[in-house]
Amino acid sequence: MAKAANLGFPRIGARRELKTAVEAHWKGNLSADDLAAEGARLRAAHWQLQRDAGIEVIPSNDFSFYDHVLDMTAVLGAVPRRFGPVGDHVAPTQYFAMARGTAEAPAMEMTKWFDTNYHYIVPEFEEGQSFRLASLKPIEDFLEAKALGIHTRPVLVGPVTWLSLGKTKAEGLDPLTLLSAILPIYSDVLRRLAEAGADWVQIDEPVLVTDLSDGQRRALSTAYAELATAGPRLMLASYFGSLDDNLDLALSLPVAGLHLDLIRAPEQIKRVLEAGPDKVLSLGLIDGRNVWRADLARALDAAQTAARLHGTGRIQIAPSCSLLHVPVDLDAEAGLDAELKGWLSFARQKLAEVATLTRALNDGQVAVADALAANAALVASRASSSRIHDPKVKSRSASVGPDDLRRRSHYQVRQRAQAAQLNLPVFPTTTIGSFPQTAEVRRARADHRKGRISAADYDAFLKRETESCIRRQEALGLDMLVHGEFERNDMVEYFGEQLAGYAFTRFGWVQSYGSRCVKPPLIFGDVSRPQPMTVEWSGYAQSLTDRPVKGMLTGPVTILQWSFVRDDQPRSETCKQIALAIRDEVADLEAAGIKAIQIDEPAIREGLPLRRADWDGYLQWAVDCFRLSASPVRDETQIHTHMCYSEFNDIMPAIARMDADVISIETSRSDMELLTAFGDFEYPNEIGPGVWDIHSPRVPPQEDMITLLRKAASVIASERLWVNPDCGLKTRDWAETEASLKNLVAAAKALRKGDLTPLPVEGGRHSDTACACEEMTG
Ligand SMILES: CN1c2c(nc(N)[nH]c2=O)NC[C@@H]1CNc1ccc(C(=O)N[C@@H](CCC(=O)N[C@@H](CCC(=O)N[C@@H](CCC(=O)O)C(=O)O)C(=O)O)C(=O)O)cc1
Ligand SMILES: N[C@@H](CCS)C(=O)O
Ligand SMILES: [Zn+2]
Repeated sequence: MAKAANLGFPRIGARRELKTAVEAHWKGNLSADDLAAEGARLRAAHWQLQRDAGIEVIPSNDFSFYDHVLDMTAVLGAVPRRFGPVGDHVAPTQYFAMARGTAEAPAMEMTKWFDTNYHYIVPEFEEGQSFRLASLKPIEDFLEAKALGIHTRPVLVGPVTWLSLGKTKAEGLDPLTLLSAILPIYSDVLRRLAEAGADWVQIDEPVLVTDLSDGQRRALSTAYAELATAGPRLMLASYFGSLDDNLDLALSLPVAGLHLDLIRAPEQIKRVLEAGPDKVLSLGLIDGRNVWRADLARALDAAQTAARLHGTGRIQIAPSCSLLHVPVDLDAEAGLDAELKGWLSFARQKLAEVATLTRALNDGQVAVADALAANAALVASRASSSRIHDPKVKSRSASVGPDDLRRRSHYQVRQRAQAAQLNLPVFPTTTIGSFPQTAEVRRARADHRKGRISAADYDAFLKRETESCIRRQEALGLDMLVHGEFERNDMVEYFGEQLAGYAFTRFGWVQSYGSRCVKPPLIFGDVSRPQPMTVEWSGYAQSLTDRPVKGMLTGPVTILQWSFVRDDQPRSETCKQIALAIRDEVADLEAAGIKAIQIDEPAIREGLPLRRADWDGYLQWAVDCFRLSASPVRDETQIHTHMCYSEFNDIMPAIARMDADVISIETSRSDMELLTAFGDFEYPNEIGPGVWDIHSPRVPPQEDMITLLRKAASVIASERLWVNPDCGLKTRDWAETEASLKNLVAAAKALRKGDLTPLPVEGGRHSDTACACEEMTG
């Protein structure tokens, strides 16, 4: 008989209970014991929910108080020295210190988990790195479930993925050379799990869907030759793409099971079945990365072929990857209309889909005839719905030509026109858009949503916040102002709420990092802009001041990347539709007298496909979409963009092709080292290298910023330099914001009349940390 399996369940809780508990603990309002109890309550509820849904292979150790990669780091005792010695086990204070930092020890880096919007804590390898078993969480969680009468399959991040995601702080240390040191600990954990009663363990090796080096291939062979003998049978999980050229390697590993992502790469099952491996195959047939109801007939077809060729008893049916990346329960969404709701499926519903498919395979379609018929009707209703298709949007998108992607004149011509219109000093100062989203701002929004304050009162509140923000910026002496983004819950959700073709949820939270969540809006149809989205706020802010106010938009690629997207047309087409909507907003902002418009694209690099061979195709349409959104304006109107993810070296030509008049980037942490990519490439337009690391509550002194700017001037001509923070200020408070901006303006003024001697950029810490808009300490 085939088995219904799951690879991981969202840990945050349907009402973000984990966030509430963890943040209360950080504030000192919940003891470590009470936090542990809340964790246990959530785990028990989630295991029970999965069992009730008909899942037979239920994961454990997928739960985490912060991040599962950090949990593996704790298991291996890889605690960087600055967090103190590793005792018998990594205690909660040490664990959270690693994630969030302390006054003495900066947090470990955080970056994106493959091509998702989930962030993991980057393992760090130091000089003389040693390891020891320092957390028994995988075993404890297994036993906890066992005590509840639930037999689980523990999940571990695999050794090659864990090492490959890590960063070495020791000159010349290749992380893969540490494999032999960590394998005994993995073996120990597996042995202990076997003793505790685990018969299977899921080992996640998503690196298997990336371009592997020879070293990684060797490491995989070495690792699994050793781990396969440790006790439990291993289900090696690949996901987020195709095994492709790594398929033979994966099949050669002596593991008992192999999980395949058949949503991202349905074609790979054919080659696997032809090879006839001596393994249990876990078929990832239900989309773990998106929220659409599965087409069960199609999935069943694939499952039946596999069962016929491989044997039903050696098949598991599963989501394509962990369900960490989708919201918990569609049933909570009372506000969604019935038709749309019928097209959707969140984590709980996806488990039901897995169970239905498995029963259909085992007992025949008649056993689940009603469920299959209902599914077929809903899938058909979505495919034929007139709500999805807007002929006007389609024909406008089809008529986009090369001229729509071009500004009217070359940058040098635009630059002169903009200088004449804006009349800014050298080293102009600005910020990236958002100002502190205080508890008061969030509360006012919640009050408005819950009907406790009227729309008029909410609007008046936001106008007061905006005016106060403008006055503060004037008093600080900033040259180009922003309205502050107080009206936004999130830089993507806010636009999703206003665009046609989009729906949004009330409780569709997905963990982004630690206790922080996002609520991605969902694109179900052709996207268009029924009315202006930001013009009122930018126009109001501009009416309050003589200084230029920068309009503030999120770019098409970032809106696409941070939404749940349609699966019935290419992402490039959806992105083009969003770009046209943003283009209209850009044109309206200009018509309303806005002289500079920033189109944020922090996710453009994150959207890069996992395989390098696919990069050029993606960058072509992604950059085209940015250009489409940015190009309706006159030469005088200055287009800014902002990116707070680093590592520009390998995509410099694409960044240059975006042709933004000004780009602001995150650089302060790397001591301007990241700027060298722009210097080496001879990037021609203006640049604002961030001089204030807004990750940190530290107020940077004026001298530090001057030093950074002098370093920047050694790479980029000073007349093309802007002075700004690394990213938006929404996670900071007003006191540190005003103190830091005071120093930033003073630094720019000092440079205007003072020492411009360039300072060389040295090999600063190279950073590709996550977006600076994340509060590392949050
Ligand atoms: C830049 N980043 C972003 C990413 N993706 C996005 N979609 N958006 C991003 O900005 N990916 C990469 C990074 C990830 N970084 C972050 C940074 C910060 C957060 C964060 O703070 N998340 C908040 C939720 C933000 C939000 O949506 N707020 C809403 C709702 C607030 C709320 O919970 N209200 C309560 C009541 C509150 C009260 O009464 O006081 C309620 O509704 O019940 C809003 O402001 O209206 C978080 O809390 O986790 C995320 C990613
Ligand atoms: N304008 C946005 C960009 C964040 S990446 C902000 O300032 O928050
Ligand atoms: Zn940013």
